[in-house]
Amino acid sequence: MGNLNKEIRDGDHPDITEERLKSTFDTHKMAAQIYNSQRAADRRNEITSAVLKIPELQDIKPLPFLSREEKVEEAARKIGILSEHLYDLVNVNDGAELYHLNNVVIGGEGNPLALHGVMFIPVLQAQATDEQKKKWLYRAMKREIIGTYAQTEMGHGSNLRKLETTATYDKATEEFVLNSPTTTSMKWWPGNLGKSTNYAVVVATLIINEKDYGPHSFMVQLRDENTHKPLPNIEVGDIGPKMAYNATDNGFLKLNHLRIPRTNMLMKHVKVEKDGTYIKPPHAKMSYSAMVHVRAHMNNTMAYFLASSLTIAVRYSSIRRQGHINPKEPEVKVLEYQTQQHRLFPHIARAYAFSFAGAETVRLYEKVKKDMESGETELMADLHALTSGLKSVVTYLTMQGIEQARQSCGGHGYSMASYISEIYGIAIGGCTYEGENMVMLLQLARYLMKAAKAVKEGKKVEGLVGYLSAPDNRHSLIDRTPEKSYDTYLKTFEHIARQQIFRAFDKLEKMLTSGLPHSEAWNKCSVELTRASRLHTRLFIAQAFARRVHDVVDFHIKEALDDLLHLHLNYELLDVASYALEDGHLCGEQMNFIRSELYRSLGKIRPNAVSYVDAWELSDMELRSVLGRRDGHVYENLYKWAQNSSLNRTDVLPVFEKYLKPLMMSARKNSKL
Ligand SMILES: CCCCCCCC/C=C\CCCCCCCCCCCC(=O)SCCNC(=O)CCNC(=O)[C@H](O)C(C)(C)COP(=O)(O)OP(=O)(O)OC[C@H]1O[C@@H](n2cnc3c(N)ncnc32)[C@H](O)[C@@H]1OP(=O)(O)O
Ligand SMILES: Cc1cc2nc3c(=O)[nH]c(=O)nc-3n(C[C@H](O)[C@H](O)[C@H](O)COP(=O)(O)OP(=O)(O)OC[C@H]3O[C@@H](n4cnc5c(N)ncnc54)[C@H](O)[C@@H]3O)c2cc1C
Repeated sequence: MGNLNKEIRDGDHPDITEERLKSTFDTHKMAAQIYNSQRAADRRNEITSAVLKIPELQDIKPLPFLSREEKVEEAARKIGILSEHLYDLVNVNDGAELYHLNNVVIGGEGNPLALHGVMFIPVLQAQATDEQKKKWLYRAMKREIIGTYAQTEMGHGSNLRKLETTATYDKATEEFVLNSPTTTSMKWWPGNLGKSTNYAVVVATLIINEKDYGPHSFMVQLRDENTHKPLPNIEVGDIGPKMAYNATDNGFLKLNHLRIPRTNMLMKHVKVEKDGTYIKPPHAKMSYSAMVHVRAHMNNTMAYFLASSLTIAVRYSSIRRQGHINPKEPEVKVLEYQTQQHRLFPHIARAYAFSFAGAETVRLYEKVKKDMESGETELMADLHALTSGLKSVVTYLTMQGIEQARQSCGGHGYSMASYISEIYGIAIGGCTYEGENMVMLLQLARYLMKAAKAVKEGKKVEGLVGYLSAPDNRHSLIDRTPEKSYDTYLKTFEHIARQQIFRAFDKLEKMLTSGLPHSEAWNKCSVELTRASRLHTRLFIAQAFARRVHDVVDFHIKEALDDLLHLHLNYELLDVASYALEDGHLCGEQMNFIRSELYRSLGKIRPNAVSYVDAWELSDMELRSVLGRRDGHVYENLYKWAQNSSLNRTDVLPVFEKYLKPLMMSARKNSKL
C-alpha cells in the first residue's frame, strides 16, 4: 500500500514529510468528499497536470509584482490561450471544471470572461425566450460576444426597487428608451463592464404609460463588435483600483436616451406586448435568478478561499520552528502550540462544513432552476431564504478564518509572498456583492418570522424551519450522550436558534401591537432579527456537516471527518453559548464539558492537520504562495521571490541622489555647525 497522504515526494522538507506520514486517511479519497465524487477529484488533478504542460499558461511572474494594467493584460492573454486549448482541457458544460481551470491558470483576481460565465450566460439561460437564446445565448457560449450583468448603480445596489435607470416603453416605435438621468443612476461596479465586454444585461426600472413596474432585464449592446468602440449614447469605463480583484475591470455605464427594440427585454417569464400591455411573470422575483445562481454557488467558492489560506498556514506552521515547549528539546514547529491549533483547526472544519452545505444548496438550486423552466415557483422562497442566510454567514466566517490564517503566519503572513492578503481581499468582496450581508440576513428573517407566526398560530411548519414546531428539551443533554452521537448537539443548536427566532418575533409583535408601523418596528428589531438568521443558518451548516458524515461509507474517511465534526460542533457551540446560558439550557458544568471536548478535539486533529488541508489538492500553481508550497521549502524560495522586486534592479535607486542624499548632507552640515 502506498502512502495515505498523496502529496509525499522525495526531497521535500523533512518536517512536512513527517506530518504527511502520520495521515490516517487517504487524502485523495477525502478529496472525493470535498469535491463530491472521486471522478470530480480525479478531473481536477488531470486538468492541473495538463495545464502544467502548456508553458504559455504559466504566470509570467508572481502576480503581486504586476501593475494593475499588467494584471488585466495577463488575464486576457491567458484567456486567449485557454480558448485555443479549452476543449482539450475541460468539459465546457461542467462549471466545476471551468472554475478549477480558472483558479489554476488565472487565479481569483479576475479575467475578462468572469461575469460572462458567472452571470451573463446564466441570466440568458433563465430569462431569455427561445428566440432570444438563438440571437445571443449561443453566440455568448461560443464567446463571439462577451457580456456582463449591469444592475448596481452608484446610488443604489441593495434596494433594487429604487434603481434610477429607466426603460420607458415607446409604443409608437416599439422600443424601450434606456436612460441614466442622474449621476447616481450610472451603473457602477459591474464586473468586466469597464473595458472587456461588448454586451450587458442591464437591469432598469420599467415604465409603461408612466407606470413603474419595477426592475426588469434588458439586453444592451455596448460596443461595436469589431472596433470595440462604445456605441452612440453610451458612456462606459473602468471605476479604478479596488481592495482586490484588480485584474477585473469593474465598470461604469451611462445610457443617454438609448433606444433598443422591444424584443431586447428578456421575456421568457414576463412580457411587454407591442401595444404596451404588461404580462406578469408567474413569480414576481423570477428576474432575480442570476443573483440566486451566484449566491447558491458562493458557499463552495468561499470554502475554496478558506481552504486555500488554511493550506498555506498549516503547511507553513509545520516547517516554521520557533520557541520551546520543553526547554531541553529543540525548538518546536509552531503547529505544536495549542493556540496555533485553536486558531487554525476550527476553520479547517468550517471549510469542510461550507463545502458540504454548499453541495446541498447547489442541489436545491438545480431543482428550483428546473422547476422554474416550467413556471413552477413553489420552492423559490425556500431557496431564497437559504441562500440569503448562507451567503451572509459563510462569507463572514470565511473572512474571519482567512485573517486568522494570515496572523498565524506571523510576519511572513503579511508579505504578499504568502498570498493570503490577496485571497482575503478577493473573498471579503463576497460580504458585499450579491447582496450586502445584513440586507440578506434580513431577507432570511422575513421567512423566519412568517414561520414563527405560523407556529404561534398552532400550525405545523416543515422543511428548513421544521424544528420550530418540533419538541424541545428544557435542558440540554449534551454531556449525557454516548461519544459520536451528535443528536444532542444539534438539538442544542436547534434550541438556541428557536429561542432567538421567537425572541425576535415577540419583540416585533409587541412593537406592532403598540401601534408602530411595520417598517419602523422591523428596523428597531433588526439586530435581533439578524441574530436569528445567523443562528438558523449556523444550525443548517452543522446539520449539513452531520448528514455528510453520516452518509460516508469508508471507515477511515468517516473517522477523520467525524473528528472534524466533533471539533466543529464544540467550537461553534462555544461561540454561541451565551444564548443557551441565558435561559439555563446549558449550565456552567456543561460549558466545561464542551471546552474540554474542544481541547481534546484539537489534540485528535493535530496528527492529521497537514493531511486535512492537503486533501483539498490545491496545487502550487493555484495557491501562488511561497509559504504554502507543497514541498515545504519556504525560506530559500522567499529569498528568490524577493528578487522579483523592481526595487532590487539596481543597488542604488535614483531617489537616493534626488532626496535622501541631500537630506543626509544637509543634516551632516548642520551637525558640524
Ligand atoms: C475561454 C476561457 C474560459 C475560462 C473560464 C472562465 C470562467 C470563469 C469562472 C469563474 C470565475 C469566478 C469569478 C467570480 C467573480 C465574482 C462574481 C461577483 C459577482 C457579483 C455580482 C453582483 O453583485 S450582481 C448585483 C447583486 N445585487 C444584489 O444582490 C442586490 C441585493 N438586493 C436584492 O436582491 C433585493 O433588492 C432584495 C432581495 C434585498 C429585496 O428585493 P425587493 O425589494 O424586490 O423585495 P422585498 O424585500 O420587498 O421582498 C418581497 C418578497 O420577495 C421575496 N424575494 C426577494 N428576492 C427573492 C428571490 N430571489 N427569490 C424568491 N423570493 C424573493 C422576499 O423574500 C419577499 O417575500 P415575502 O414573502 O414578502 O417576505
Ligand atoms: C467586488 C464586487 C463586485 C461586484 N460586481 C457587481 C456586478 O458584476 N454587477 C452588479 O450589478 N453589481 C456588482 N457589485 C455591486 C454589489 O452587488 C453591491 O455593492 C451590493 O449589492 C451592495 O449594495 P450597495 O453597494 O448599494 O450597499 P448599500 O446598500 O449602500 O450598503 C451600505 C450599508 O447600508 C446597509 N443597508 C442598506 N440597506 C439596508 C436595509 N434595508 N436594512 C439594513 N441595512 C441596510 C448595509 O447593510 C450596509 O451596511 C459588485 C460589488 C463588489 C464589491
